[in-house]
Amino acid sequence: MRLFPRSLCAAVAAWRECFPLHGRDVARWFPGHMAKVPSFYLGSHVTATALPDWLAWQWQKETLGLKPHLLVLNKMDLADLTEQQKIIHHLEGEGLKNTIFTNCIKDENIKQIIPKITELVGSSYRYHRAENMEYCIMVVGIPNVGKSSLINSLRRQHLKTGKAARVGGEPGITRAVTSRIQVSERPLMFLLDTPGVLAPQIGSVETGLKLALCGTVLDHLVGEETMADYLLYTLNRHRMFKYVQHYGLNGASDDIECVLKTIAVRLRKTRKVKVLTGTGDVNVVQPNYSAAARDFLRTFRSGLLGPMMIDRDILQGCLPADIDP
Ligand SMILES: Nc1nc2c(ncn2[C@@H]2O[C@H](COP(=O)(O)OP(=O)(O)OP(=O)(O)O)[C@@H](O)[C@H]2O)c(=O)[nH]1
Repeated sequence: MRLFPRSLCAAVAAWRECFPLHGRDVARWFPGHMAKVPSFYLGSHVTATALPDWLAWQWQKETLGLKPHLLVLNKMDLADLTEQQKIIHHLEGEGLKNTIFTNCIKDENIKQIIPKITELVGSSYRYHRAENMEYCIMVVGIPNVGKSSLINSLRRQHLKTGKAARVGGEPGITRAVTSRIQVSERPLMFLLDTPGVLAPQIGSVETGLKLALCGTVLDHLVGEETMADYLLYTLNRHRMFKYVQHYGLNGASDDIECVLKTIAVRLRKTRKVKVLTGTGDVNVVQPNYSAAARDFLRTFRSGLLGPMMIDRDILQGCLPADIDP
């Protein structure tokens, strides 16, 4: 069990046990192009911060079953990997036997990818064509997980050359399947970058909120303040209280209005609002809640509030094979 300083949570009577989900229309958060299904795969790719269960993994599994595939869990620097063995065990239970954790910013574990792909293709009778020594790999995954970064990172490692795929901090940067991009000379390997895809239907509103927290959807479509509230709820549930110190709050809180107000004041994010009074208009300075929410989300996504495993609940009761209960 993780311990946390008593003083941090003394001010809070009780954490919220659940997040209010009613009245939210998850279908409107995700643009149509993300539901399109490509016709073939080889590489697959999701963020390490959350497990692929909530991506309606079944949908991908059906197609993946036809081709050799490798699951790349990127952004490992942002994920809490203290239960890495449980994660691997859980994924193996889902039929995902080949998994690599990566960090494309620091090129961590990137060198393992090409040998693994070569081994997988070599051991697959259907795709092992002795007369054709070229490999063509498709990178598939949810938006904004670092598919383009992975291609650039592979090129840095194997070709010592610069970037070929456009990278950006928002989802939807890659809009169409690119032409083949070379990532290795020996073996000769090409990758196809693809726009982010999601299951045609998002399982639940909470699933949508988790995806949104990982930056899979443009924040304003869900609402920055709603997302900031879900982030606060999640941080408190995971007993991650770095936000208190980071923003100089008096203590941990489950009240998003109070937290955003303090952030706005500390960061001097205020705005002038016209208020109609009996004697005319008066300009009033108010905390800018949206700007504070944006800063809160950005800080979390840059890892400053600590590494997180959003789907920790899924791992409960999932023990690696070599650990006795
Ligand atoms: N912390 C961290 N950030 C990363 C990592 N890999 C990529 N990023 C960042 O994640 C953001 C999205 O990266 P992209 O490579 O554009 O992601 P994508 O999956 O191609 O995005 P779409 O084309 O929108 O689907 C960028 O700001 C990257 O710098 C990583 O391993 N760790």
